Amino acid sequence: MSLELSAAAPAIPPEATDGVWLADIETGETYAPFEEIRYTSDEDNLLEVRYADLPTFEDFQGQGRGVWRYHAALPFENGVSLPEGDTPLHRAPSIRDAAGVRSLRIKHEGMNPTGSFKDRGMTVGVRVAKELGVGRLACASTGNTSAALAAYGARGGMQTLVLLPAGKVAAGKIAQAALHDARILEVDGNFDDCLDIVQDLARRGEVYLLNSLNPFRLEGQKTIGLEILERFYEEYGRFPDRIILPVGNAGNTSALYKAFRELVQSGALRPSEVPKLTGVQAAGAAPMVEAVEHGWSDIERWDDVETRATAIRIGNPVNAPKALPGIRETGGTAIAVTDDEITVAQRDLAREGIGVEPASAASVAGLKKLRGRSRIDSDEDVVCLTTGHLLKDPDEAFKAGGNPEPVGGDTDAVLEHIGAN
Ligand SMILES: Cc1ncc(COP(=O)(O)O)c(C=O)c1O
Ligand SMILES: N[C@@H](CCOP(=O)(O)O)C(=O)O
Repeated sequence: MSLELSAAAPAIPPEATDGVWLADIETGETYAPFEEIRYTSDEDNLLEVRYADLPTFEDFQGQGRGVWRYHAALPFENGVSLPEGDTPLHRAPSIRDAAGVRSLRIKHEGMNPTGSFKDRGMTVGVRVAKELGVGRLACASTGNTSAALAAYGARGGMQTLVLLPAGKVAAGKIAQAALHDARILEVDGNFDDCLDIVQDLARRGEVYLLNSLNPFRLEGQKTIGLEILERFYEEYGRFPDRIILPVGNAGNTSALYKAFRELVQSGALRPSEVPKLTGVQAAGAAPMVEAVEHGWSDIERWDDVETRATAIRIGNPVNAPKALPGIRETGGTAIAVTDDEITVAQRDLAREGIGVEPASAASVAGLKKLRGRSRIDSDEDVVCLTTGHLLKDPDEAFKAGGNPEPVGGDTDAVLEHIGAN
């Protein structure tokens, strides 16, 4: 397997354009990046973007904030931007104390322009789509990818088509896709079925696919990891021991691991400084956890998946062959949490003022569970990723929170209701 943490610099193949090329992650076969549209290799393996020049932290200095600060780690200097990235790294003292870890930060990706981390991938992905001169952008989605695709497609002046599992996408996300003028197809099937269809449409040349199977999407998402390392180091003078993240299609796990591997290859980071990537899935959709527990190099697809955290209701994480080495090589792990544990964590975050959608809270639920089982040490510095904003899923927020109380329309009625004298 070629996805190891090593300091070996890649040799530049003849297919490279401006020092950028695509490589099959299994065989190393190389391809030109922008001459033809391809998402996988001839052997149908995953592709990743490779670079002749790998970044160091010095390359990021003085480059502004947000995703494009990290252009030294990306295929272009700028993209179709709203802008994105530069999200907060909140303290959460009550959760830190309850979990009993040395430090805890919450990287709140819900603060991106469309309310999720997908924007980081889309700013790069839509830029590449323009480079390739494609007409129609498309994705399968549990909601957030469709919201981001619709917004970035609109910004780039391109048509967008989104395939959603009927009845399984949170209201806020559909509203976003609708208002940004995506053509929305509600498919009689789950997310994995939608992705099968959209891959088929892409193979037939009908659409340009912008799910995380597209290796350029993951380049933008690498910047989550770069931002965490830079900010954490600025404050603590060290890197975090562990990053805990919700896992669906396993794009972020793959992207963060790639960001860290590239820093190791450039000599900017020692292998021992790479945070342990720790994935959390909902118990009703946990093929990655199953694969980690069994030491498999790929997942077995789950055909029946169910969870309140609809964003991670995914049974066939397409990036598993990239993400599993990331968890293994960094010394991380994976765990499944119940929907009730997710809701408790969502409330815990809300009490710290951090409003997230259910899937996001899985990271904090995972932290609590792993600490409870002593699989995370008390002296660890931990960052939990929260991936989407509370307003994405208002129905679940209502269910997790308190109920509005009807009251008469005058001050006396209000005073009486709240029990004031
Ligand atoms: C809010 C939210 N959290 C987590 C995930 C999972 O991320 P990934 O697919 O990168 O594992 C998704 C989508 O997949 C999401 O929309
Ligand atoms: N949660 C995702 C599922 C698709 O993930 P992607 O990263 O492969 O686009 C969504 O929001 O649709």
